[in-house]
Amino acid sequence: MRAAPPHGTLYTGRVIVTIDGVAASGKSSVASGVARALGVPYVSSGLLYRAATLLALEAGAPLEGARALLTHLRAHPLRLEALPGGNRLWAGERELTDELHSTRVDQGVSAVAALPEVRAWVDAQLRALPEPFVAEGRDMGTNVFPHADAKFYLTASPRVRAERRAQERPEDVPAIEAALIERDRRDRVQSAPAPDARVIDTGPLSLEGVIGTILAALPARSA
Ligand SMILES: Nc1ncnc2c1ncn2[C@@H]1O[C@H](COP(=O)(O)OP(=O)(O)O)[C@@H](O)[C@H]1O
Ligand SMILES: Nc1ccn([C@@H]2O[C@H](COP(=O)(O)OP(=O)(O)O)[C@@H](O)[C@H]2O)c(=O)n1
Repeated sequence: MRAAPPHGTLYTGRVIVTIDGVAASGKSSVASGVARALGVPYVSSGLLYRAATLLALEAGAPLEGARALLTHLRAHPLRLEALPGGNRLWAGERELTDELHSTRVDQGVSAVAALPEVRAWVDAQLRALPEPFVAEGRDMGTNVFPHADAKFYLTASPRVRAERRAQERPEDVPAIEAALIERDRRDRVQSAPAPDARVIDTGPLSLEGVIGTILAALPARSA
């Protein structure tokens, strides 16, 4: 591993950093911090799965029915806006972002994400993005960007993750913890760390500590 780039170094060219991990392990907050330090966008793949789920729920389409879902997605094309401060998700002129982290989307999204057709739809959108960027999700370093320059995988105990997420959801910590464990179980197939990913237990670290650990581990690049 070579020296880390100074914070604020603008990465150029074909550089992708992947940050995968279990539910509520800090992926989007960490990806946002790393991307800002590098001066590149970050993309949150989970938002596309969440948006597909929200549209299916609103349409009353069965979450396990790929054909109806994809027909609906083709009729309502989604757009992921990779802003440095946070990703936004649009369906035409309607912004869905604030509706994507509801409990009902949390509960339905794993069924939608299990559909191979939906995964192919998400993967195609991600692979069409202009590099460089930081990508976060479950399978960024394994399936979508196996050639990424640097790969990370975030973990933390279910209790730690539930306590963090309790700041963002109406349910209490035990209910959130049970739901996270169940979602991890349902997402297990696509959530294995890449063999070349660095695994970081975020439990004992602050958000800034996780971001700093990743920045320090990145291979040096010319600005
Ligand atoms: N050490 C830490 N590492 C990562 N996230 C942390 C940490 N401490 C607190 N958090 C908080 O945990 C919450 C969940 O993080 P988030 O980025 O939404 O995770 P994910 O994208 O994996 O679901 C956020 O409120 C984030 O600020
Ligand atoms: N690369 C990805 C990203 C998300 N997902 C699915 O999308 C859901 C929501 O992902 P997310 O990253 O927004 O979820 P959190 O970890 O933020 O709670 C996950 O529970 C998975 O079912 C996936 O299958 N593959």
